[in-house]
Amino acid sequence: MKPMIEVTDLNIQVPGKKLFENLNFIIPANNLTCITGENGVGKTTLVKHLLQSFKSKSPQIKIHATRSRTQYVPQLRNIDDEFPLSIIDFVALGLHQSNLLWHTRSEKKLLQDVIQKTNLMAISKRPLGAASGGEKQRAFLAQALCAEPKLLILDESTASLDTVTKNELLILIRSLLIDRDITVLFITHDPELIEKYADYELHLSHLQAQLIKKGEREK
Ligand SMILES: Nc1ncnc2c1ncn2[C@@H]1O[C@H](COP(=O)(O)OP(=O)(O)OP(=O)(O)O)[C@@H](O)[C@H]1O
Repeated sequence: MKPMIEVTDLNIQVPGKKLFENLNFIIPANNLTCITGENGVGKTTLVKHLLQSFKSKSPQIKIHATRSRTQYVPQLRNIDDEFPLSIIDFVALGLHQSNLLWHTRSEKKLLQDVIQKTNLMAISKRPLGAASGGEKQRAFLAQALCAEPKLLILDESTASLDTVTKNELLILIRSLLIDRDITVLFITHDPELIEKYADYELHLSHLQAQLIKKGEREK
């Protein structure tokens, strides 16, 4: 099993309480792992520690991807309905910053590929503020994909979506594992999605984490 993340003897505390003690786990590369656990157990805090480790160089956390190839998609973003940005311009913000004021031919191609893959072609010129919840989630995902991530972390990205839309999003995310050799970490409370789409579940409980292998999936 090729690891994407290796956590060794990690302790995490927030003011006034200890969340995790001596965490030891591996997140396998090129798989979809759901992070689960009760409200307040520390799922988001753990993910924040993983992201901060690029800066802090914590010896307890080893991530086999660079910071720029690690993308975090938060659950909620306050985007004003009147915000004057089209979906395609919002997605393009995810492209790596070059020194040029314009997009290169390869960047334009990547942007078009991502817009197509996330099924945003028909609505790419619309204002982001006017998009539905499912369309916005696809736009957030598309923006993250523009950075060509090796590790994609999704924080409850399906929480506000209906059954059909959340299944569509997960089918799309699973197809990325194959096409783009991506490892996905997905914080969720949704047992149906875990059952249908996860390769592994990292279950968090008081002070502890346990990696559980789920059913074999087609890759
Ligand atoms: N900076 C902080 N100061 C104090 N307490 C904090 C801080 N950050 C997180 N906490 C607390 O740590 C606990 C874990 O929070 P976290 O958001 O990681 O949980 P979670 O598992 O992601 O929850 P949920 O499922 O509700 O999103 C909570 O009790 C939270 O209030």
